Amino acid sequence: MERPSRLLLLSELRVRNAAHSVSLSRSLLTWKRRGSSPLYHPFRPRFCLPRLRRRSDSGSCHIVPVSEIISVREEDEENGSGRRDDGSWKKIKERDVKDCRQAFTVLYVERSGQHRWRCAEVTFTCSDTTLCQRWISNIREQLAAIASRPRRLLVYINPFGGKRQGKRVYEQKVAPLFLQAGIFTDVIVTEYANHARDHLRTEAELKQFDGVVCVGGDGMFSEIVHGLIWRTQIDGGVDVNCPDEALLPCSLRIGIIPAGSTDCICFATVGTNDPVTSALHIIVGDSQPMDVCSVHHNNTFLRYSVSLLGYGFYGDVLTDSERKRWMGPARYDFSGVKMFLTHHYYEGTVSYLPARGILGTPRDTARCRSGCVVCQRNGQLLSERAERYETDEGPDGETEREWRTIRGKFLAINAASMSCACPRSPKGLSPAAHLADGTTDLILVRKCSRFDFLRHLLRHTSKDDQFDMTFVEVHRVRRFRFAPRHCQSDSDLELDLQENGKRQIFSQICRDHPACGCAPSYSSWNCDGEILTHTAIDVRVHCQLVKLFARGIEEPAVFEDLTNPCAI
Ligand SMILES: CCCCCCCCCCCCC/C=C/[C@@H](O)[C@H](CO)NC(=O)CCCCCCCCCCCCCCC
Ligand SMILES: Nc1ncnc2c1ncn2[C@@H]1O[C@H](COP(=O)(O)OP(=O)(O)OP(=O)(O)O)[C@@H](O)[C@H]1O
Ligand SMILES: [Ca+2]
Repeated sequence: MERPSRLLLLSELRVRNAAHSVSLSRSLLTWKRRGSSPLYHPFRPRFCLPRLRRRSDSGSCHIVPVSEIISVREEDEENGSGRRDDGSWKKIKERDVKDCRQAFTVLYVERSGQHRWRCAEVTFTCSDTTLCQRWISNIREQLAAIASRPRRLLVYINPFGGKRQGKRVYEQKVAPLFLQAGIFTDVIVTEYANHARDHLRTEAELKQFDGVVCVGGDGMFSEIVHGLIWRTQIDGGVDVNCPDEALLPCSLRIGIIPAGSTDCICFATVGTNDPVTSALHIIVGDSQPMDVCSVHHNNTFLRYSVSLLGYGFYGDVLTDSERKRWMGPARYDFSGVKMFLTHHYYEGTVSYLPARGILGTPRDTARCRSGCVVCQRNGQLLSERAERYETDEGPDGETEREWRTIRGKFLAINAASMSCACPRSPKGLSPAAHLADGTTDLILVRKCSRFDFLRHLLRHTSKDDQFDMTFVEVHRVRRFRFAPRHCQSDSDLELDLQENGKRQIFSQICRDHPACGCAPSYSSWNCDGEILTHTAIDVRVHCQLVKLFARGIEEPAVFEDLTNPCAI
């Protein structure tokens, strides 16, 4: 429960020529039309503001948390003639012009449904210039005191992501907002793949920035994650090739302005893939920690993953779709249908270390939302465990006997470190997965009929449980390994030969003679939209390794008269 803090200012100001009682405390800006019920007294008992309830309209009463004010603009003489601080022009009513010498405009976040945020503004007209200046400087002081807000950002734009709109989106929708909020930016338009990653790793002078922003899709975000993690480990002397090494968390936050084909990271951390919403989350200085999986092959680092590691169906969809980049985002649907019809399955061994002693399971009905308790609690538990490891236990408190092994034929092996919600599947691959709980959900879809696989896929788009099927299993894990059948150890192969001597020999022959039309033995790993070079991998989740300018998906606000300060 939040108690109202002491009022800094309380004045009668005019909004659209109507008298309003306007107050500013350390946490809230409120304005209420005079003549309706009186302005609430801040020390009156029973006032509380639920964490997710940010703004309330009751008649003409408005409440804006100071943390969601973007900026305050003085409407001086020049502005009175219709000119904004950023040089652009705005329509201004004649009535307002005569008052503009003593007016100021507050820009703030307004929610507009489906997790979208908009920049709204309100102009207050004061009776005298001194009062106007007091209001402006008080609000500016409050904003300057918010340490979590970024002042300087390094921005990378991929001009070729998604529908190739990245540059236009940034220039038209995002840059004007950053300017209003007084954020300085260094902008780099990338010239080739991995430009941003390599610039971050070796050249960028990161000390002067409060965050890094990428304009593009999940692939672009992945570049930033790789650049920042590498840089942090190099600076901290961590050997990234060793899968058992604990990685150092990155201090700079990352912002995503969505302009890609899937935008699943943005969707899962903000709730929508809208560039203005993301820009506003960056401006208000939100922070959302996120798990990162490291992927190794034979003690060699391959890649990091934050969303999906998928072998079989999603690996094949990606491989096929890469040849059709010219189709834009539709390439995934085309390749999806093609790979569905192809219906390949793959044999291999999956071993995993179940996540024990933490909150949450993959079949929970609760979802990871803003301020998620599961993520907070598990983050604490895992860091306490890591501290203990410094003295006695094994990494992640693991022991060899806790590992489980499953052999089989799989249509898909997916590890979802977050829900992977996206416009194609608003609940995602693993709806109950958490952004920052230190685990990934390992989903095994065994060989089944096309019809059953279609039923499973369709459930990603409806309320039905995609895991409630006999050929699907899901495990929440801290680590896992995969070895395709023909890549198994010598002893495993020997066992296979004894068990299935003939079949093994025929499958070998068929691999060498593709003309016989039998299924391929190997798929590829789709690692956040990039194809991995190896099929045998060792994956480990690193809890809360990076932070985003986001706050997780907000629950819809509940408005109650009792909790509405304007109604008291
Ligand atoms: C019948 C409709 C079923 C719809 C089922 C939709 C499930 C979609 C689940 C999407 C999960 C996305 C996970 C995110 C992964 C990202 O890190 C990565 C990088 O951006 N994106 C992809 O790899 C891009 C992966 C894109 C995968 C698209 C798969 C489309 C499947 C369509 C199957 C159609 C079968 C129709 C048969 C008549
Ligand atoms: N200037 C560039 N030229 C060519 N490729 C680039 C350039 N800049 C970045 N890339 C690469 O383009 C790839 C795709 O970019 P991005 O993720 O922005 O879009 P997308 O693939 O359409 O979206 P999504 O990843 O959401 O499916 C990334 O892997 C990135 O490395
Ligand atoms: Ca997770």
